[in-house]
Amino acid sequence: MSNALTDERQKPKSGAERAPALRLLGVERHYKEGSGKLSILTGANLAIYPGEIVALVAPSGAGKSTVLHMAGLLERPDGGDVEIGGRLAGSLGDAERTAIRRLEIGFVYQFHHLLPEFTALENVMMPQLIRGLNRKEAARRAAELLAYMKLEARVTHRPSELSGGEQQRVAIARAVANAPRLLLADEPTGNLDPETSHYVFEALEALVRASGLAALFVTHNMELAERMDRRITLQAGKIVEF
Ligand SMILES: Nc1ncnc2c1ncn2[C@@H]1O[C@H](COP(=O)(O)OP(=O)(O)OP(=O)(O)O)[C@@H](O)[C@H]1O
Repeated sequence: MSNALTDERQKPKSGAERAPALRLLGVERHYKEGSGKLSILTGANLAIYPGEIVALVAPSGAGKSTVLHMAGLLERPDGGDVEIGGRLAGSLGDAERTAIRRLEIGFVYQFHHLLPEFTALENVMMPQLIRGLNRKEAARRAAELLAYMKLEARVTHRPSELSGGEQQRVAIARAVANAPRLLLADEPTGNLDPETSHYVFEALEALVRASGLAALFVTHNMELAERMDRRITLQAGKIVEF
């Protein structure tokens, strides 16, 4: 297994040591709607363990992105709390939340959001440089991750010179560049044809298994969801397994 994947912090643990990477604890989220309120999450509970991929499948508007925003500490819940790696985020200040988001959580979206002026290698180096790693070390780790994604022949390509599936694999490599404990993916294969989407998922799955990451993966693709460890959905603002 590649060194790029063996960060002490994310090694899978067993037995009593195995603590959830992410917990949602009675999370509530309400939006204003006219003079009333629209309740999207009404006490959502969830635990995802290291090395586990969980599919979130629910109809449009059910609150999937809201769950990811809460889990990713992008917004604060109106009730309940979010725990990342054993720390409750509710009592933390914005700076501490930003640090957790940057170092412990990776995000992948439907559109890759790669920086167009930079090569695949530089895109994967970027989060590491922002973290303060030196260029040489960042380049070494970026090259390892891209090789893991079977993109060793594409490291000097810019995003416009890559296929959709290749762009998403670079985006995944970038999302895990800082060895996060949690990967949040919002329809990362939603834009790809079925074959490419399976190929991208395979790369992601291998990465999760090898690194002990925990992944929450929003998808509309039931066939893909069937390949994940667990499937969850939203019913009346609560998370249920199916
Ligand atoms: N900032 C906001 N203000 C008001 N309403 C919002 C806000 N953000 C989301 N909503 C509403 O909350 C509901 C859930 O939104 P969310 O984006 O989480 O759904 P989703 O399940 O991800 O949908 P989709 O599959 O269409 O992306 C929607 O009805 C949406 O209109």
